[in-house]
Order: sequence, then structure tokens, then C-alpha cells
Amino acid sequence: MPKLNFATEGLNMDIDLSAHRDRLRNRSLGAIAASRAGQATLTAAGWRIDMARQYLDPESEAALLAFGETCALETASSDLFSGAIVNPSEGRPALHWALRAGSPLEGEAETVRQSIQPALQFARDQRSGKVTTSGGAPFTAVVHIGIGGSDFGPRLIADAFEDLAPAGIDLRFCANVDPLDLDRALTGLDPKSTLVIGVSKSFGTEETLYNLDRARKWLERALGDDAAHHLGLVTAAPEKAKAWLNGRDAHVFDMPLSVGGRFSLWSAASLACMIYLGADLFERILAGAAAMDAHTRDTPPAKNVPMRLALLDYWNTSILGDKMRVVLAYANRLRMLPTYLQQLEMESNGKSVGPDGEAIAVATAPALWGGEGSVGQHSYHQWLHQGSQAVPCEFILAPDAGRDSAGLAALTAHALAQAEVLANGRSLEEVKKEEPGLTDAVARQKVHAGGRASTFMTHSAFGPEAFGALVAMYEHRTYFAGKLWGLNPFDQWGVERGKTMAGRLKPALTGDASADDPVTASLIAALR
Ligand SMILES: O=P(O)(O)OC[C@H]1O[C@H](O)[C@H](O)[C@@H](O)[C@@H]1O
Repeated sequence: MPKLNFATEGLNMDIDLSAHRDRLRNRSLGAIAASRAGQATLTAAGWRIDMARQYLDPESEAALLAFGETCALETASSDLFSGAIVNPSEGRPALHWALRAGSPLEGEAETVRQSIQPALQFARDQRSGKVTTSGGAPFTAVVHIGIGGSDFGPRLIADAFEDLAPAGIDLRFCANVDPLDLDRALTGLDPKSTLVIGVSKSFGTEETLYNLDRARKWLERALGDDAAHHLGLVTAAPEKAKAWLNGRDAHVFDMPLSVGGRFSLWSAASLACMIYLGADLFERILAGAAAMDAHTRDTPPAKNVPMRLALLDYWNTSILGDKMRVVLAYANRLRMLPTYLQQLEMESNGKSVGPDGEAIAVATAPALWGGEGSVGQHSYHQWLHQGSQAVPCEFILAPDAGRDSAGLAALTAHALAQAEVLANGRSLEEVKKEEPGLTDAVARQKVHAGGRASTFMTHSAFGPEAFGALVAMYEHRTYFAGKLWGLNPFDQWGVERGKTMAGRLKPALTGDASADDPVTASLIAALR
């Protein structure tokens, strides 16, 4: 596609994307897709992304790319990778990419790159027997305590590759302030052989500190002062961790300030995964992410996968008006990906006001949900096919190659069939032709409207590298989409407000104050 040269500020007003929408609205998705079959494909780090079944054609794609240029996507990319301040709320760069860089960087980025080494070394020492329990034996269990960005990523990694974990470690996670979560995580574990790892970038998150306090007491009851040997803390606020330790020792690891919590799965925040899966496997994940970084940094917008997917997000949400996006992971290893992406995308871009305080004029990040294919086909796919809302879907077909061929063939057929039916639908004529004995009423219920857009992502050799590349792709896409919407994807004022309000309501629960809101007050009265 020729490079369009729109550099003038404010020109995006002149790129009338809605005219392209109106033109395409009258065409069937099946017809659009048929004309784009095999020609709407991008590749990056082993991934193939097919966008043939989106409501796009060469003209609208050219207009979208021109829009991206007016939004300075390429500058956004060089800002990210040069360590410029891209998080104005905190006056910081966003250096998550530096954690996976394979060769030395400069300045703060190099400090970030190095920050992961002590955690990798600790994991290696644990496996080699250098790091032991206070009794000199190997740890046999690890309990990871953290929430939000200090939980979803490590949980995703551990779940994806648990079958590749060498024997010896029972890994548990605890995030919720509901006491049951920690009770469950500790069930059956012996404190004498358990390492508790607390991860909190701020070291100020109520849920994590609550669970850590309880876990420390659990350790102390069995180990006394030796409990410190069984505690690992990962944080960007070492002073607060020190205060919490109150003069006692623990294994403390650094989480860089310039890496956002929801971008931190590459950091020491994943210490539990490094121990559980081995440092070597973790480094393969980092290498895959680095390959996606190289693609993102060095590829012009027309072929740049994260940029093009961010433009697609803008197109579907802000121009076509879709309120949701559904991620369908046809890969058992990726069953937790939609949950992970909810935080990455919705906490990053679920905003309506830009850093300048101005309201964003268009709809921003869609609600993201999804699950594991083919499991979801027996549940919410009914809604996707015949519900009253047409929602774009994202198929990720990336099972392990080389597994049982009948299962792989069935999985592949199901993914392909779902995407095809969603797009092409099934008309009344087709139903009646295929099933002539049906009553008219039943035949009508079997009609699929079709017109449901989808993207189809595949990888032929899925493994830790492909996993790293995929997650890094979503990170960059989220960043670029934030840029297109004019948002800061690296803050979360809405979340902060919830924390403040919970703090204010606690005295009302104990009767030391009353709640201002009448409904809250009546709920508290009923709960007492
Ligand atoms: O790592 P922490 O500082 O404990 O933060 C954990 C989580 O808490 C907050 O609520 C933020 O919204 C999340 O983005 C963050 O990941």
C-alpha cells in the first residue's frame, strides 16, 4: 500500500472515516471478505493475522492509515522505544519493553533490563539447591500473593505452561481480600517448605497487604523468626516493604517504577513463574516478546501488526459503533488470555477524558470478554451467532503442534466453522433447502443473520516464544489504540476512586460512622 503523506496537524478532521463506513454498510460482509480472501494478511514474529472478515476494503484501510498518520502513530512508537515520557500523569516513560531486550540499552532502560536478573538468578539458585528453606531443604511450594497487574500476568503464564514445569513445586495464587482465597491457597501446604511471594508495585494495595500479613503469621506460627527466609517481596517501593518487614530480613526484588503494573509480567513480578517453570523457559517468553518489539519498532504502519490492530479497534469501536470485542482462544494454553486482556485493555483505555482534560469525542475502548474455544461454543456462542447484537470476534488458533491429530483437526475445523458462520450467516432459503421438512416457524429460528466480523490469528509453532510475542503484540496495540483515542493508557483514576470510597465506608461497617448514601446505609444496616 503506498505511504500516504498527511502530516498536517488537525487533518484527521478531514479524513472522513464515516463516509467509508456508510459506503461499506450497504455491502455484505461475505462479499467484502470474499474480495479480500488471502489479501488482508499481516505477519509478525511467527503470527499470521487475517483481517479479511472485517468491514474494511482497500479504500477504508488507506483512510485509516492516513488517520493513524495524523495521530502520529510512528512518533508514538519512537517515543515508547526511546524512553520518552509517554505517561504524563506520572511523568514517566513506559519501559516494559526493556525487560525483554536481548542486548544492552542505555540509561534508565538498561537499569530496567537488568532489574530482572536477580529474580532469574534466584529461580536458578532455587532449582540448583543454593536457595533453601530455613531448614536447608528445597522449597516444595510457592504461594504468589498479588492482585491486578501483580496477579493476572503471572497467573496467565503459569497456567499456559504448567505441563512444562519440572516436578517439585506446588504453585498457588491468592489475590482476593475474601479470606477464603488465602485459606484455599494454603490448604495442604506445610509452612516449613513453602515460599510466600508478595508482589505489589506500590506496596500499598489493601488486598495484597492483608493477605501478606495473614501469610506471614501463618509462616511465623511454624517458623518463628525464620519466617523471613520464606518470604519474597517484589515491589517498586522497597522502603515500604522494609517498613512492613520491621527490621526482619526477606528476599526483596525490584519492580521498576517505569513499568506499569499491567505491563509487568516480564519483570520480577513473575518470580513465582520463574521458579515454577524454570528461568530458561521464562527467557524464551522474553525472547518472543522481544521479536514482537523489533517488529513494532521497525515496521512501517501499513504492515505493523499492533498499529493495524489498534486502527481496527478504532474503526470498529469509534466508527462502526461496536461496544464489545470477543477474544476466542482456540488454544487450551491461552484459556486465561481474555481475563488478562480485560485488565490490559479496559484498565488502560477505559477512559473518556484525555490528559489535557478534554472529553474524547468518540467512543473509546470496547468491553472485552471471551474464553476458550471450543468450550465457549457450548455456551455464549449462541449469543454471538443469533443474539441481537453483532460483536466483532478475535479468533486465536494456536494449539500445540504435534499433539493428537484428530483433536487438532477438530479444533481447527471448529474455529474455521465458527468464523465462517458468524460472517456468512444462514439465510431462510438455505435453511429450507437443507431441511425441507421444517415448519416455517422453526426454519425462521434457524436463520443466522451473519455479518459478524472477525480477525483470525494463527501460529504454526505455538510455544513460549509465540506466547511472549502475542502478549507483547496486545500491549503495543493497547498503547497505539490509546494514542488514537487521545488517552493516557498508563493511569487508572477510576480504580483509585473505588479504593478511596472503600476506605471511607469501613468506619460505617463497624458503626463508627454512617454512610452518606441512603442505599449504602440501608445495605449496611441489613448486613449488620
Ligand atoms: O501492584 P500493586 O501496586 O499492588 O497494584 C495492583 C493493582 O492495583 C490497582 O488497583 C491498579 O488498578 C492495578 O493496575 C494494579 O495492578
